[in-house]
Amino acid sequence: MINDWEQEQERLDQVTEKLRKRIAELEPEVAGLRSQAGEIRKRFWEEVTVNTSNNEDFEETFYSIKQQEALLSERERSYKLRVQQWKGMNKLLQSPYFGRIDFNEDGLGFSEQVYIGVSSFVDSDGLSFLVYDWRTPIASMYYDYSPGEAAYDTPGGRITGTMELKRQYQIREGRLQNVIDTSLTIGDELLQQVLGKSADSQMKSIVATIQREQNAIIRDDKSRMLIVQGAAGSGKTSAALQRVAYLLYTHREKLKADQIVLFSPNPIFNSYVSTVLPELGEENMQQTTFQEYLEHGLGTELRLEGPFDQIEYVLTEQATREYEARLKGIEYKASVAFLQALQSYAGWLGREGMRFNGIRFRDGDLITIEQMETKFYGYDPSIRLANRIAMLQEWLLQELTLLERKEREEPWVQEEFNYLDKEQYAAVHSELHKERGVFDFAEQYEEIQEFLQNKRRRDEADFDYAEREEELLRDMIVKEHFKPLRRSVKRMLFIDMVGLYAQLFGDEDAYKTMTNEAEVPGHWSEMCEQTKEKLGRLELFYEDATPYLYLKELVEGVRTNTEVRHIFVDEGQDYSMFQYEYLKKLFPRARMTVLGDFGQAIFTQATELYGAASPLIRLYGEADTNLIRLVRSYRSTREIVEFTKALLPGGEDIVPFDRTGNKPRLTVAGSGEQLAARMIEDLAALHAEGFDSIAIITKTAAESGEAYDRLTAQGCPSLRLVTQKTLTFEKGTMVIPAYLAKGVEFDAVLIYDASSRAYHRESERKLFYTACTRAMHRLHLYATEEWTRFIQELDSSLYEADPLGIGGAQLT
Ligand SMILES: Nc1ncnc2c1ncn2[C@@H]1O[C@H](COP(=O)(O)OP(=O)(O)OP(=O)(O)O)[C@@H](O)[C@H]1O
Repeated sequence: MINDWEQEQERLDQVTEKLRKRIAELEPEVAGLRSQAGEIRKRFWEEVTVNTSNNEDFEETFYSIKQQEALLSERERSYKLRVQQWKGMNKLLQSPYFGRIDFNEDGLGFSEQVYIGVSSFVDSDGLSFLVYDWRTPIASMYYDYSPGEAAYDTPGGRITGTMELKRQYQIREGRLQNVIDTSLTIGDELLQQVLGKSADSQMKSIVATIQREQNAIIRDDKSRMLIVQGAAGSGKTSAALQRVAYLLYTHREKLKADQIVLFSPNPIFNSYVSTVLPELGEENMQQTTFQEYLEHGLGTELRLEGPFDQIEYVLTEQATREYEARLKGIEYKASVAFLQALQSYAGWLGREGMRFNGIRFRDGDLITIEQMETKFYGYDPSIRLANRIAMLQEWLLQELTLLERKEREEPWVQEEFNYLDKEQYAAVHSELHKERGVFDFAEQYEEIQEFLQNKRRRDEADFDYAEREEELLRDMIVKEHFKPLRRSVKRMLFIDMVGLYAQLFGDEDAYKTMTNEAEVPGHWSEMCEQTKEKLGRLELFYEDATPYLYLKELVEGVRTNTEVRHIFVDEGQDYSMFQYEYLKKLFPRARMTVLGDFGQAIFTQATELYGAASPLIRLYGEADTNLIRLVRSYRSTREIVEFTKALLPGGEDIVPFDRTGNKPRLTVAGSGEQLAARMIEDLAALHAEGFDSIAIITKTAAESGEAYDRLTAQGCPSLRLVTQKTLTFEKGTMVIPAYLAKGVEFDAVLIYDASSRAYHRESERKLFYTACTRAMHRLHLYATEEWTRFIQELDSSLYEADPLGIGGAQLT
């Protein structure tokens, strides 16, 4: 090994030297291209000859712009490519590789040393790979096999052979820190080290220690739908992000980062994962939350309740009268049954019941609802609803043109013209000239044409134009007034969408008629009342948002996005089937990767991901769906996983990674003040141990506020309160509601109130589990009264009762 070590250091020195050399070569090239592109951009308009005085010149201008554009984009492209190479090399310089396999391909009779790093590096001969990118086909063996027989797939077929050596390296600033020969798939020693580290404010890339089952997720290139059910901390999010990097690399010719969309559970999570791809030398995919997407679709017509307000309601309002009906509503409106009811409703609207908004102008009806209805139901009923709406829209725009022309003769126009004050007149006048002189290219073109054909003389035309000024100003006055009408027709505001949605929530018989006899759910009339009352205030419950948009698209036509090729849904258990159907429709050309954990389903509309019961499999059909299950949990110590897995029915399957630490600790105190004092002491002790990412997790936002106030009042230093408005994830000590801590992790977690008062209902079990599974190294739980039954049910060997328990630590 000593000998090997020297050889390895020698090779490392050689590779580092070559990298330095290559970077030095690339640098002037990168700088040169950058300044060239900048220069072209700056002088873009100097280089093109804008001349439109006659036909030929006009054409020449057009081509000259095109040419300049092509030149610029070509330079920008090669600049980007070079910069990417340059960045890759710089990254390699710190640590050129993390692994090596020696592979003896069948039939070749010699063994190749394959060094693996975050990007490829080819020697100056252009042939020998000094480093292979971890995403190359050959590198997959590093993750999939132990020494012995091994194979990998290439576009040309499967290559088999023998892996003779598998080695891991830790390299820092060009020096070897550690060399490990491994027989396991990926040596536990390195993983131990990685997992033992402190939490970070940003997620880390895991390329050096990807596990075999995670590799299958990362490299799945075939399925239309990939569903991953993985226990808390099993690396779902990590695998998803490395998968994005893999896809971008493998399909770099045709797939761009902005053709991939990741739906994340909340904005904090967005900030948490945003550095992984850049760290891997790739551009970030588009990141959004479903809420953001809904708001984008709804525009400003309606105010939308957020998903977290809905959770707060579900968690805190159980004592209210309308609670049960609202919960039933949340469930029903997320169901496929409701989706089908809406489809039937759209069919019914094709025959009757459409609701329009009339177009009014200056206190009068310009186009009435009745006119629209007659026109609409006069179209051939076999034409699709949305197409008939498009026809109606077209008709309305034509009507507006006719009406606009008529309107010019109305006395108010003359009046407005007379009252144009000097400034207004001057402004309109110059606007008119500018518009005609510079922007109205088409008109100039016409003029040139006519001029060339000797139809009229230019000076004559100019003279005409001056004469027509008043007329034009009057046209313009009317046009200005009609602009908002046109805009609203273009935005489909002539459809009374709110009315259409509200119309559904009438009496049971009407509902059945409109939806082709859909089954009416329980609590129907209360549900209707609640929905309509909210709509009356131009607000939407969160559970109504997706159905509302879905209906809108059934009526107005789908605004599909055909650019996007991959959709990633993280925390996929929290989406309803309705939402999945909607995503499928919106992104017809995208493949979908759904990652989630049914054990962490905190929304009422949760969807089971795995197993025969999963409705998600039906979305694209079994043949196009690949299901992967992850059961090894990497985040937390063995003790924490043993504790948390016992909280879940079916949790027996979860396998902890073998990293040990303290057992979760339970502390009871006589009063809230005593407890807070104890927490402050515990925080200080945890800090002293070197843990600097600590969360005090509460059940609700209200409880977070209370905890924050109490702890701060009792002198707790530098505490941060996280709310749904918090956009970035930072290190430190924070108070955070469980549902916002989804997907992120902390060195230590303190469960602020684990009493039966806080967590009791079965529906709260998963929220409690989610909160506890955020802890990497330490988990402390507190209560001032009886423990939640989820803890009482546990075997007492799974935790430690606080030896210094204040106020008698009774457990039952
Ligand atoms: N192969 C691996 N190598 C190193 N670390 C890993 C690996 N897999 C997972 N981890 C670590 O385990 C932790 C949990 O990973 P991640 O957040 O991806 O899990 P998750 O399944 O999305 O969790 P949850 O559902 O609980 O939010 C992270 O710190 C991650 O870096």
